[in-house]
Amino acid sequence: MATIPTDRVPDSTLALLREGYRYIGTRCDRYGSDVFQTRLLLRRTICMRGRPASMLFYDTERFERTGAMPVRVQWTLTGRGGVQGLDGAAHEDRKAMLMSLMTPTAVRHLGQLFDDEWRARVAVWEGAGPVVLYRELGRMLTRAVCAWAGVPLADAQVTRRTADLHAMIGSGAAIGPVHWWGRLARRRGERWLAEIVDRVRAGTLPAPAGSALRVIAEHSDPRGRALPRRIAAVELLNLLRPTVAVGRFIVFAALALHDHPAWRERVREDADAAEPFVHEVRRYYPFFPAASARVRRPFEWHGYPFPRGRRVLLDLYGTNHHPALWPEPERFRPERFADRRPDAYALVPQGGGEHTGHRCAGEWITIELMKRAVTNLTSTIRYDVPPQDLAVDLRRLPTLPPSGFVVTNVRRTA
Ligand code: HEM
Repeated sequence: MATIPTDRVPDSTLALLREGYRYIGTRCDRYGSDVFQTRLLLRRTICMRGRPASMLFYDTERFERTGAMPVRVQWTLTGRGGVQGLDGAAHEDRKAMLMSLMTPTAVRHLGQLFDDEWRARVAVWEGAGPVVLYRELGRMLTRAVCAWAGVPLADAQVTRRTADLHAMIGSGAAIGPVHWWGRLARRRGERWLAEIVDRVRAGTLPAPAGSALRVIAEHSDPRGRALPRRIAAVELLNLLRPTVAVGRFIVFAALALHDHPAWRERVREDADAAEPFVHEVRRYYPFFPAASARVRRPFEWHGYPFPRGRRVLLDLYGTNHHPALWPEPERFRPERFADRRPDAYALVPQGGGEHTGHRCAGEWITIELMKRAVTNLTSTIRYDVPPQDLAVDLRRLPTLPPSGFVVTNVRRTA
């Protein structure tokens, strides 16, 4: 049996935090291999990238998710007991519950709510001073997704809830106060939503039929048991938090429109151009660096041993930038998606494979919101982009232009 190329350092966690999105890719290039082994957070970990690796990673006979997610990520980003850490029949049931909320009508409804928020804010931006797009998007998406999910949200709560949802997203890989703030935000968020679930179950809060709140509050597992209130809250947060996170991709879309004015024109003139543009934004710009799983039962792949229980990371960013999959991977070229549907194992910003597996439940929502944002940015307003720090630092996890994308002199055009 061959030996997997191995990083000869006691632990690479600091290197990962220092190098960020390029950590796995740099080593794959160094070893001339799309698989290598290292130690992260003191655990032996196999890292891999590319399409064959992505197909392997989403084989549920070989990998499981129980115990795969680092604890610090569970305490902030994902929560404990949610769909991300389930396997087999338990995952199938929970995922089916979430996917039942993703009908084309429901996805469009959230898009319309986001458009309504956009229209309301444009009226405020006109004639106002500089607008920080990322900050505005956070509030707009929080309001839209709460309305969509049936979760009551008073105006006075919007700032606090948005800040908490942002904190959960930004604190998994952070150390020190930022991380602890994320943990607190998660605890507050779970408490808030668990109380709302209690009220729905007690019949004191009406939840619209078919809404996420109603579906999750009333869900029973295959053995007929309701979800514990905290788990119901975790699953509601699994919808609210990542919808707000789409604001990051929208900021990247605004950056891409700014850096590629020819595409701004193309998207404005041709409604069909928004989709390839959005796919390229999701491919090109960094969001989640990797997905993690554990080997379920031992097997051999390309002559390499994968022992039971070994943690495995799939490099999402590195797969989206793999030269064997993407000609000129470091160039932003939406044309690459103009006449083909994205390959489920090659374009993996939101995981790969089928949506019945662990692939992101909210991919269609993400695409819908991004398309609407791109249309709004090109067709409903004009604006200036003053000098600011728009650098995308690939060492920061998760990253974003430091300015949050500031626009000035916003004028309504439609
Ligand atoms: C900013 C856009 C988003 C990105 C970059 C993103 C990325 C991801 C990634 C990388 C995964 C893990 C895949 C894996 O473990 O193999 C995931 C899972 C998930 N995402 Fe998203 N996501 C986004 C938006 C959304 C939205 C809008 C929702 C819901 C409204 C959502 C809900 C979920 C859920 C529930 C899971 C867990 C699925 C499972 O374990 O079966 N995500 N997402």
